[in-house]
Amino acid sequence: GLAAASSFANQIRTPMTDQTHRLGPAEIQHAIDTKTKPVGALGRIETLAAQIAAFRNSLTPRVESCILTIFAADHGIAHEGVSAYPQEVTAQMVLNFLAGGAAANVFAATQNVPVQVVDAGIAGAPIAHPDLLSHRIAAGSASFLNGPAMTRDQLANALAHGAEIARKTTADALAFGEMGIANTASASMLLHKLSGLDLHGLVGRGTGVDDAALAHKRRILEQAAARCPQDMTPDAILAEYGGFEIVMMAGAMQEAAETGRLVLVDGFIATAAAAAALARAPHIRPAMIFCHCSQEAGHRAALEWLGASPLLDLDMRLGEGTGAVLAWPLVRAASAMLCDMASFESAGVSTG
Ligand SMILES: Cc1cc2ncn([C@H]3O[C@H](COP(=O)(O)O)[C@@H](O)[C@H]3O)c2cc1C
Ligand SMILES: O=C(O)c1cccnc1
Repeated sequence: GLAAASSFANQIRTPMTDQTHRLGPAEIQHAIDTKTKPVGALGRIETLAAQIAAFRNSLTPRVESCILTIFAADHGIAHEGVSAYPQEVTAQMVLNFLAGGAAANVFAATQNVPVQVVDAGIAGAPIAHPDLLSHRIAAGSASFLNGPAMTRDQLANALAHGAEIARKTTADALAFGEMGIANTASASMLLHKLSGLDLHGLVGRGTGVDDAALAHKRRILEQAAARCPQDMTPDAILAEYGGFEIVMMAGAMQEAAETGRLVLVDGFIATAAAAAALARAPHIRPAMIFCHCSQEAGHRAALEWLGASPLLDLDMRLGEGTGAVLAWPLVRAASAMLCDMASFESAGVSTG
């Protein structure tokens, strides 16, 4: 299928190296240090290049194509007054994505990054549009205030749909974005239960709630957190507090990583999905590139807990995959540095 085609494409683009040999950090660093530049002069691009080389087990890891997938779903918790916008904005923004008018579309267009949009569980009647990928688990998740957001069957279903989407997305890097009114509430709960970090610091203004609404959001989420013990399995946490777009992203991230593709993690909500995916499958960490630090309160703490250094810090707080798309040229540059830059030896430049 398409996954096989993608790995074949990688093989014909990348000079075959001895597949039984695992490149070590020293070997990778040597390749970087012998490029025609002072040692360390490309800073974080070098760190990124080393990560990509290790993940792809290649000193010439071609990374040329990227596709942004925006996962959209609605949340029962939206009816508790935790967002500054009404639930119908989710479906309205999905139509905007399909028409090419959202921030994620216009940023992606500047990089020639195709955008695909997934209905993971938008409220109301299904949206009929030829370009919308329908993976609806339900017409929105249940409110997690007094009970679980979804059943275990719905969880398994959403994870499997995510994996299927990733398998069918043929690109060297998969960028992950989301849309779902009230999903910062879900992301805060997931990160709190996964990390044990203090809930208060993980709850932020999302779309921009005022001080009174932020205090209300914190009370609602404290009540929801008290319903369940702190030590739950990742799947129990996802079923209790997840949203369908976040769970589907987690499933897609794992599959993308396991099929050799880089995972470009966007903001606060995508980071919650990444944290869940890592809790379920810690071995996928080398695939993950944390693209930016959102202004959403709690993102910095969550990234620190994950040991991640985000590439960009632009005071953005939007989601949709906007931060992931902005970081994509840096990922391409890191790959190009390894693949195309001359060495001191090949260019006849004197070493220091
Ligand atoms: C017009 C509009 C476009 C958006 N694009 C992303 N989000 C972002 O805001 C939502 C999360 O914030 P909260 O938890 O406060 O609802 C998500 O849908 C997220 O992607 C948007 C929000 C709005 C209003
Ligand atoms: O960082 C994000 O993903 C984010 C922050 C605020 C609102 N929506 C998304």
